[in-house]
Amino acid sequence: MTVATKSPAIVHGHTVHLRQVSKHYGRTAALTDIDLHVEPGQFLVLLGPSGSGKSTLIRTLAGVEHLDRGRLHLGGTLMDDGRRRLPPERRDLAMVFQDYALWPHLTAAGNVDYALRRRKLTAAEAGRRRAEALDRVGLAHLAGRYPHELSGGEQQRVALARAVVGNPRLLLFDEPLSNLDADLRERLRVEIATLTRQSGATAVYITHDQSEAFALADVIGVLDKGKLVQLGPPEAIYHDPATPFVARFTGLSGELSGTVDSVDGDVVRARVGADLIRAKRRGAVGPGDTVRVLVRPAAHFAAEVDSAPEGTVEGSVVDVAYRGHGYDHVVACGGTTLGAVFATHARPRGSRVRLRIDIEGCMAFAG
Ligand SMILES: Nc1ncnc2c1ncn2[C@@H]1O[C@H](COP(=O)(O)OP(=O)(O)OP(=O)(O)O)[C@@H](O)[C@H]1O
Repeated sequence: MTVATKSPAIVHGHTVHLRQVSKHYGRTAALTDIDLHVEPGQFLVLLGPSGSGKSTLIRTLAGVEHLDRGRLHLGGTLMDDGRRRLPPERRDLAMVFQDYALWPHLTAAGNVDYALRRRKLTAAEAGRRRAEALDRVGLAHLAGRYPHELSGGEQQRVALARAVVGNPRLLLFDEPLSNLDADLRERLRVEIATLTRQSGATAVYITHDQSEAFALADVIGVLDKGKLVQLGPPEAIYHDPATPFVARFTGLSGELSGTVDSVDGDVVRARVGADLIRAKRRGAVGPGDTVRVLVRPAAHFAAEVDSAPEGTVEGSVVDVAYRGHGYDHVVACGGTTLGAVFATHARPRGSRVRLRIDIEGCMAFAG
């Protein structure tokens, strides 16, 4: 799979190319037949649930895991074909870890210097680069502190400075924000995006958090049980998920069971209880077939309650949550519930309502 998207101004990143890559641990297939192509300077986010193979894939790129089968090229150079492989230090990459992985006996400055040890720089040049890297992550004033004297967010900034100081062609991120609280996570996410794009490196970032993936990525690769099930820009993953798994993993309000009334090109009219809604057709379905209608958070309250216009379903409010800018409702309808029904005014629990479901956020899969 390959996707073309926007690139940063100065690109010096590796092309990342995997062809039919597989990896087993004993009898567990961690990766199966992965085909993947990332252009220089692109930011790829690998998204998938626990155990889907994200870490194995990123560790394979880093060179700390080896392929069983297939070929991995970085920057056009063969790194691993299951027999021959280049060690991590010859791949021109740097990695940022969930647990920061700083040397405890080195200061922030010492940790950053460590990444330059093989670069044969003069002391003055190394010092200049270190100061610039620490400055870029806003830590110039804490250069002399040891990791245990820094907060989690500050430690991750040191790790970030250490990763970019050598100007590598590939930056690998292994869930770097998951140990931080929500507010800091958001700030550091923006810093990672900015720093990475300024550096011109190609980036591969793993997460199981879909909102983080959508916020960061030029391209998202969705992994399910060791297989790459979809690769594309965030907008395509959201609006045109290849499978129900991708749709479920990237944010649904809920799922309705229906029966196909009619099909017109890519539009399905499905009967849900006594109501008729319209959904985008996904796969081969025809009149009379049972469908699962997967609904993005695209439902809102209709003015009508007593009439039943097409595109609406009847329901009753089971929960209301205040979100600051308005209210998220959970609504029982069609024998199930739809969550994240947003309105600026709260509807009381138990009230009878009618939801209008936007076809853009509504996908009918067979089954
Ligand atoms: N060293 C290992 N030995 C045996 N099995 C392993 C090893 N590492 C990973 N696995 C298995 O390979 C599969 C993929 O694991 P991997 O760690 O790549 O998934 P992941 O998507 O990164 O999960 P998580 O989000 O929990 O880190 C899982 O079934 C896992 O149990």
